[in-house]
Amino acid sequence: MATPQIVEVFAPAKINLTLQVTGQRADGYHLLDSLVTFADVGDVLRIEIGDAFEMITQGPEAETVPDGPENLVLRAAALLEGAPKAVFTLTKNLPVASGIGGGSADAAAAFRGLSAATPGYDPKADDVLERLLVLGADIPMCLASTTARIEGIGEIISPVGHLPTLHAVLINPRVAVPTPAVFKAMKQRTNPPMPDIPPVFSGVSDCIEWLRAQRNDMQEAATALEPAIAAVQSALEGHRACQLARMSGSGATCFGLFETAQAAQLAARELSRTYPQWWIRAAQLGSQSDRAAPCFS
Ligand SMILES: C[C@](O)(CO)[C@H](O)COP(=O)(O)OP(=O)(O)OC[C@H]1O[C@@H](n2ccc(N)nc2=O)[C@H](O)[C@@H]1O
Ligand SMILES: Nc1ncnc2c1ncn2[C@@H]1O[C@H](COP(=O)(O)OP(=O)(O)OP(=O)(O)O)[C@@H](O)[C@H]1O
Repeated sequence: MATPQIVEVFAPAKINLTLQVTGQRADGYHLLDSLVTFADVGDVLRIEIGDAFEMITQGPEAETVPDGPENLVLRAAALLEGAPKAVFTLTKNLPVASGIGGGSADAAAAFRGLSAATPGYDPKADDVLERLLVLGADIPMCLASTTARIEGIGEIISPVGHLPTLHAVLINPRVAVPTPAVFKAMKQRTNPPMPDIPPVFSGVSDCIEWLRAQRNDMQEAATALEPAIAAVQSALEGHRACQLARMSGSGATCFGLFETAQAAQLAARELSRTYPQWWIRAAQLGSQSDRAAPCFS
């Protein structure tokens, strides 16, 4: 089969439905216990096989993303031995440094796309996860792009196949929050782990009730650093149809959960009118592995 010349890959936003920080390793990295899912909103990476690596950024959030060798797309590509050179065109839709793993999603998309375009490459026969984890703790989970319980520093991934599709509004107050600063500001680094995930949820409300009893252990520290997070949380909680609001990752993006897709879409429209300065999107949360599969043309 001829090598595909153009590959398009969707890079979905990662949402930490829970994020419990259970300890710290000797090297400073924190141990996590997190239920992670993915949104149907994300970046899009187009890979055109060529003679040299090149990076082009475009789209509504392109202004704040690096377009040189420090872009995680190029950094991930450099780790894939034997991969063809390519021109990457990244349509950046996700706010940068916002707790929804945009950079990690882009790196994972680059890796998925290039691996698919590299004849004979077998990711399973490679120690790829270890190398990608060094680039970003969220990259291994973004490679899977499916709902999962995450442990270790992000490398232990146990798929959770039975969560109902959740209907969300994502809000970022347009302030970048650097992950290391939030970890550093945390007062309590050893917290209880997540309990076992129930084997069955009877529906969206049942799942939301279980999530209500879980935590994001980074939210307090992130809010102390960036008070706009409290404003986002209040705006979501103040909406009549919002069932639960929490921060994702190290912030500042928060998600509100709604009973139906229609309720989430209506809330996103209403909140966008009240807060036109914020990034607000309605989203479906669940496995995005099908949509995130490389698409050849
Ligand atoms: C908070 C989460 O978003 C939860 O999904 C992730 O753990 C963060 O993942 P990420 O943005 O890919 O983070 P990285 O770029 O690997 O790490 C940035 C910095 O955050 C800190 N860090 C990150 C992950 C982790 N488990 N413990 C940490 O202490 C480290 O100081 C690291 O140098
Ligand atoms: N393709 C990319 N998209 C976004 N950020 C990138 C990219 N490449 C490099 N970066 C850098 O990575 C850093 C983290 O950005 P990112 O958007 O992944 O943060 P985040 O959403 O908070 O991640 P996480 O939820 O994994 O903590 C930023 O400082 C940014 O400059």
